Amino acid sequence: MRNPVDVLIRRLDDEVPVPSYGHPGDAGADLVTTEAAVLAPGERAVLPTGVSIALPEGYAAFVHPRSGLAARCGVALVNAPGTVDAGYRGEIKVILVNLDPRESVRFARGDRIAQLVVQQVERVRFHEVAELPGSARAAGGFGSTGGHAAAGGTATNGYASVIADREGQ
Ligand SMILES: O=c1ccn([C@H]2C[C@H](O)[C@@H](COP(=O)(O)OP(=O)(O)OP(=O)(O)O)O2)c(=O)[nH]1
Repeated sequence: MRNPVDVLIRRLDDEVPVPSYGHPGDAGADLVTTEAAVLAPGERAVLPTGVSIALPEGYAAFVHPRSGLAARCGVALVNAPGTVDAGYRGEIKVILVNLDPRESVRFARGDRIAQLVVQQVERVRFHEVAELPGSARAAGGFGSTGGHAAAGGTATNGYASVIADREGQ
């Protein structure tokens, strides 16, 4: 197993735990909210986590949704995944949205609302060219492998259809 990367962290709220991994092998460390909030259906909020970090150069941290919250309550991140730059020293915030069409969702201070995944990232140098080298995909995108026949509209029954995207069609 690789050694963990050392990351400096400042707690802006004494009661907030240092983010930790739930299990060995987990990719994300949990982030909590320091503010209580109620989100009505369709409503969003920017919630503070009470922590700021200093990542080593060449790393970034990504604020990812928690699948349990998504599946149970329809809560998503508007900007998923949120990008925390290595040079950012401000408080990490989480931009939540309640996608449930009917139920409000309530967060108490200290609730886990997202997870932080730290990764190495490359910086690239862009070299402008007149033509790009060929590839198998070439310029095919957005459903070019087949399917999403109804992506541009709806089928006659009024529902968008993914039938043509099923295997073998
Ligand atoms: O979910 C997020 C996403 C970003 N940030 C912080 C860290 C990041 O380094 C900074 C800026 O984010 P980003 O670059 O995504 O935002 P922008 O709208 O492009 O702002 P800027 O013009 O400051 O780059 O905001 C968060 O706290 N939470």
